[in-house]
Amino acid sequence: MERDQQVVVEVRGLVQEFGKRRVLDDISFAVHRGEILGLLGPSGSGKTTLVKAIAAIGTYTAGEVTVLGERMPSLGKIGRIGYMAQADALYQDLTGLDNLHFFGELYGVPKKRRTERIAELLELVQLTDAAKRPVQTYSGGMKRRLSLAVALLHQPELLILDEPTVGIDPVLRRDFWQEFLRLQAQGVSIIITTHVMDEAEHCNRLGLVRDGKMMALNTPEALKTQTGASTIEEAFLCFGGVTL
Ligand SMILES: Nc1ncnc2c1ncn2[C@@H]1O[C@H](COP(=O)(O)OP(=O)(O)OP(=O)(O)O)[C@@H](O)[C@H]1O
Repeated sequence: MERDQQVVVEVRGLVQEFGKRRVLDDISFAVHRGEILGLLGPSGSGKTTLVKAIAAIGTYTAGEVTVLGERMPSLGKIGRIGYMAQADALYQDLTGLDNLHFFGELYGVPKKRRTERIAELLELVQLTDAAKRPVQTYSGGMKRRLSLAVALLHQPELLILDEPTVGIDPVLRRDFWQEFLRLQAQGVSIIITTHVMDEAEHCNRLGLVRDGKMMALNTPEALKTQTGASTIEEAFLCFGGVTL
């Protein structure tokens, strides 16, 4: 399909070193329009460092990251990316509603549109009733839900989600995925890190990360066929991974 050929993210020879430690080691891949790319790997393998470099939150030592044709970090493109970090970046003293208005204003979403969009998103993440409570009274899962709403506020073309469903119950996780698939159908590209195997199966392609290297990158089906494995976890082990 022609639409799918449009490259939204291109990562070339990405290296990240912290002191003498190489945390990302020559990573290259592309993400296309309307594609969901999952990144799977054990704790400490470098997934967060990788997505931060793409979202222009983190720096990198060598290589290149291009988003929508511009080398990152690019201020012009940051507004077209929605980023949901692993640690929630929310104002604890403000209510959920005020957090959404604050970030919406920061992204430049006009007031009327912002108010409508916030109402839709509060419904989506099931926080309408808690919207007027300060965030410090929220549970971990509620904060994750609010963080997702913040990432979606400005209708980004690229969504980068770092373990978005941690602390989310299975029913809401299903709703989140319905939303991700709906966004994908609209042409949004999504990069998602996960430890959850049934989430990995929803991704168009999966990158298996270990020790800062991309061990394999392919569709879930192809990864299983290539290794003769019946599950993604087994396939990961075949590519030299350790238990996730
Ligand atoms: N700012 C930093 N300074 C030094 N080391 C860092 C820094 N950020 C990350 N690291 C190290 O880089 C490695 C990769 O970390 P990263 O958070 O990217 O892994 P991850 O795959 O996302 O792990 P998890 O699944 O637990 O979130 C880890 O060993 C971590 O300690």
